[in-house]
Amino acid sequence: LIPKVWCLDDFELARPLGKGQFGQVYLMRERQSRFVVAMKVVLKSDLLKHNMEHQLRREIDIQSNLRHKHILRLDTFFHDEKRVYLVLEYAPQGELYKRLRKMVKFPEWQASKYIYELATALAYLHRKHVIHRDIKPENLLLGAHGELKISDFGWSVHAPSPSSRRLTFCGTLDYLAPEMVEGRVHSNRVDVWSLGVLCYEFLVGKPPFEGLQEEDRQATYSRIAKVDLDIPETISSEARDLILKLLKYHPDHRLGLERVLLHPWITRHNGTKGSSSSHNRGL
Ligand SMILES: COc1ccc(/C=N/Nc2[nH]nc(C)c2C(=O)Nc2cccc(NC(C)=O)c2)cc1
Repeated sequence: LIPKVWCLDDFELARPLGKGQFGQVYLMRERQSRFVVAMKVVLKSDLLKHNMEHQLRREIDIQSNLRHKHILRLDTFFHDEKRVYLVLEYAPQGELYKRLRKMVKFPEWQASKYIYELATALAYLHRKHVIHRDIKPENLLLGAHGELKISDFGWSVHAPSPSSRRLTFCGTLDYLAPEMVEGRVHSNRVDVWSLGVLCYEFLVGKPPFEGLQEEDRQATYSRIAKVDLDIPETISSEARDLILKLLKYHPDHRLGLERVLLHPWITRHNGTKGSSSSHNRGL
């Protein structure tokens, strides 16, 4: 899609895909190239109502400059008097969240593959001084070959950013690092914490610090702050080892992403030569 001012008439509707947090998502086809895209449509009135226009601007700024196999591309955007339209990469296999709920939990090889793909994407983000801050199953999509794609950069920031200390996080607390829930200064290590939470959830079927009652934010908050973690015996010792090295209270004690990619539980399932192995694995 070469730079030009796009408008809705350049696209034709294929079918609705579903409802996102802030708007409807449609499968669209660009008329000239026949190129298939996912279009996220956000009402400006909704943005104003939730004071989210600055967050959408940041999402567009950050995501449109990223190019990585495991990060959903944002090709372009445009707006009319009522709506903002984001032209996004289409990931045919949809939300990982839905697949996790259906399968309850993933076999170790599958969880290891997703954590590997996530870690390579996060390493790329951190090299570009971007922190995602909202890594959770709802923000992960699956490409044509079942490969993971991080989407929804609504909470991402350029690090370091003291400014974002006062966050009104209305989403679930389950994936937030202690320094985030306690409103302290935070670094890109918050994404490493979330990786640990996801690794646990992929293998166990629920996040580690979930409050006993649904929506029991206080309980979740205190369990995160205490790193009150209970890893079931059914998990392999190598997976347990990695989870314990990611869910460390102190950000600097968490395993660096390069070390994650070299961890035995990761290399055992993902070939040892960096990302090239995923290209020539005949996917
Ligand atoms: C209802 O069954 C579905 C199966 C697969 C899809 C694929 N969606 N793929 C996407 N590529 N780029 C974007 C952005 C999306 C997207 O937002 N999808 C989406 C949005 C809201 C709900 C769902 N639901 C599911 C089940 O994935 C998908 C969407 C719906």
